[in-house]
Amino acid sequence: MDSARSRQAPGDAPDWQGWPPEAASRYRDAGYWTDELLGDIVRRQAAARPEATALVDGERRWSYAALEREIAAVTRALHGLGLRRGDRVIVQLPNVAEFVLAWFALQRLGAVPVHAMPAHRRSEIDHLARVTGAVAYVVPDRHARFDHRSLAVEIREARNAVRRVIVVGDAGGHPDLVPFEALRQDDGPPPGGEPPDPGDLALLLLSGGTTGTPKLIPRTHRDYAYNARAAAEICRLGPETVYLAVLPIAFNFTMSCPGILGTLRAGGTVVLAPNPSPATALRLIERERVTLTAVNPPLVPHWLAEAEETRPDLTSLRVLQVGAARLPDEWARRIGPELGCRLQQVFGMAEGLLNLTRLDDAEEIVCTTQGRPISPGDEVRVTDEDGRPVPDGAAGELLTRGPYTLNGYYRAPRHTRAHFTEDGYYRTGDLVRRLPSGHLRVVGRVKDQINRGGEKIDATEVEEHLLAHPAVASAALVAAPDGELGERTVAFLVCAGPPPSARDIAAFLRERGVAAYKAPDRVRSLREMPLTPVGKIDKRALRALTHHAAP
Ligand SMILES: O=C(O)c1cccc(O)c1O
Repeated sequence: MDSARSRQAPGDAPDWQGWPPEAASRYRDAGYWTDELLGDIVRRQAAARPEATALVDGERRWSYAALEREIAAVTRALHGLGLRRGDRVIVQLPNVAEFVLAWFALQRLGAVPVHAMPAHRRSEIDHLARVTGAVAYVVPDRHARFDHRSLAVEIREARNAVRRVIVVGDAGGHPDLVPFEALRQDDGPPPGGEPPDPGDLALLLLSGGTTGTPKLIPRTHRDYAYNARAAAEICRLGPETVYLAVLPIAFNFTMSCPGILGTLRAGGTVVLAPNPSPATALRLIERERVTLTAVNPPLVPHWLAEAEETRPDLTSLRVLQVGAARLPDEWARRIGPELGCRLQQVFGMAEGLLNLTRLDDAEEIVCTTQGRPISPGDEVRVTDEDGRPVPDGAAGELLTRGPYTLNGYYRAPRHTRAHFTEDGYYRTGDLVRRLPSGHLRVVGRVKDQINRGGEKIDATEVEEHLLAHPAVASAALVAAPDGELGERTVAFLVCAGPPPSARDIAAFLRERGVAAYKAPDRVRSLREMPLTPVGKIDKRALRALTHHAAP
């Protein structure tokens, strides 16, 4: 059954929409979909190459055999805590080995990790807990000067469904918190229970969002395994691959493009970078003989500067992937000569469609496009405002469907209707030009989203928080061009009394439990909002104002 799945009472809307049966059989026949389960990736490599290094986190190292043992232990322990097939579990961890252990253990149980980001706070996590009905929440003790244990206790008190909180690090002897370390020691018999089906929901990713609250993206075992496999083939991964995870581990880019899953599937080694600092990453490349890694555009000039200054040995590095936001062509051209590796541009989305430049693409293509779809099964349309296809070379909205692109958001039927065509294409909201070769150039977007150096910010979500401020009568968040991040955020406010400062607004949002990266970089007050002829806030006029002198 691939068309719709539900764990709700009959008659209710399904939680999410799968592929139409005709498409599903096409994807199986073409060999895109197999019966591979995500939970078997490490098991298979542990049988083939038990002694090879699978995972490195600081001074801690795991062979495939050791990783397999610990995943089995954590699987048993989580089963013992009552987790079962279909249960949702919010996982909010930085780049630590425990993410990998917990993630694969959840896959084996058929439980569904919900990929929260370390920067998320009460507002985002509470929303995820409410929508998913999560039964457990996995957190670090502290990270980036934030105590996740107190947030977890708050969430547990607010959301009765969240029965277990598991803490990586110091659980502080708190009776309600389960130390992750204890799960690793479990040596009971393997748990029973139904194994997952390859068509089951395997994970929930977060979308950048465009309408107020983060939307959840359902990914299945077979589509996500295909995503990782197809990307790994294009990147020519094998047992000799050493992948460095620099960007957040929960990000789809880091997980499976080809990232952690692609590398482990190929029997390679995953190295976790504890932070995105260029000095840390370049030292790890040298020490671990890293062959592949991935960054976002704002990191590129910092990597180039650090490499120039400290001259680390980067001879092992074959490919540097750059994605999450548009890479300026000038930086693209410097990567090969200055880092001595090949650039691969990456334009993807947690919703599915992934575009990569190929390792044998001409230099000009690699430096000026964001790649082409990874699968022959990806269908791409570029359309004008009326939904009519535009010719190659003309700008239009990118629409797509295919073997690893969602057919609808999780528990969001209205949002799904707004973002899919009748014939099942996902409207990405990205404006692209397609070359005759199929390569895409990203030229802008039609959705109300801001890309702050790779952090996707939903303007509507932030505006709703701004409107809750007692002094604010009207609010609009827009992007201003920025040399470093590509875009920064500017909040335009109409206020009844004295307008709050950017700092006041940041404190107000923090108080409301909103992730810090969503606080506006600048706040400007207006006497009144410019309006379009139909009476909506004229964001184009506001964007034009951001080009003029800063206040
Ligand atoms: O934003 C991207 O470009 C991106 C790339 C790879 C994977 C993703 O999920 C992405 O959002």
